[in-house]
Amino acid sequence: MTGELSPIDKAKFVAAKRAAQFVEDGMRVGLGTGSTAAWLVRCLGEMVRDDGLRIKGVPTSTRTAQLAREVGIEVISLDEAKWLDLTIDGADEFDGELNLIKGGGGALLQEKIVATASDQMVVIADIGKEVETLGAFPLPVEVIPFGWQTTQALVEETLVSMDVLGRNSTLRMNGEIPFVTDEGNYILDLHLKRIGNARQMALVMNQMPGVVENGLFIDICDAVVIGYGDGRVEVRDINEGTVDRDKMEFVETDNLFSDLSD
Ligand SMILES: O=C[C@H](O)[C@H](O)[C@H](O)COP(=O)(O)O
Repeated sequence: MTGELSPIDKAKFVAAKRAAQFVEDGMRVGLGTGSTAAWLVRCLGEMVRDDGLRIKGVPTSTRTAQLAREVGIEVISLDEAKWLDLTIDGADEFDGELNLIKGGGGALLQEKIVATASDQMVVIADIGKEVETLGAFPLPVEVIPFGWQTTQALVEETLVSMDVLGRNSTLRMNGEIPFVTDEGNYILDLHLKRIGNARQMALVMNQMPGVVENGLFIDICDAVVIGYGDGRVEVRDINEGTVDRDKMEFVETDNLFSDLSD
């Protein structure tokens, strides 16, 4: 079961393993999407199997639902859960106020609905995801397929008046055809480079007809568990008033899953 991980995968793994400690018996837990969240699902599956942890998981994508079932986590829908104690998810970028860009894997819509329905959202990320200002990672915007080019033109026109460095956008592709989300929508990736006012950007994007949701998560995340390539983790909790940058811990990586498939 012991596998040699690259530093980046080790960072993701230790963040996920540390964040799994937030999960308590009986909780309803939102399960994020992506390579980091997949580690978390594996960790929780191990806790269910070996420690008798009883949780109900609400996945944020079909691929997370499949993985959760594979590792033995009871899966329920958000409407069955109604509310969640905790959501743990990855991110593409996080800043000093724990605002996020998400949706690199195309799951931002379900992720935002699930995170917003949770008492607490914890993000797991390797240190490479930390930025001073959001926007180097292209901002995913989910749009309905009907008239998507018109929506794209409107989005780009709107960007002209906003505090961003880049204004072009691209339709996310899956080979030769558009990438389609779990909800049957398309994704526009906005190459903004730097988002001066992320709060305003999130509001403006969602006002446009044709836009379903955007990947900016503002004031949703409560804590970030940051993994480092050498096995250290750091927990930054926004609810403690100041974000504590000095809480370094070390997570054992002796027993690693060798068959992560995300
Ligand atoms: O749509 C995907 C999600 O927002 C992911 O949580 C995000 O893209 C981070 O993914 P990863 O952990 O693979 O970097």
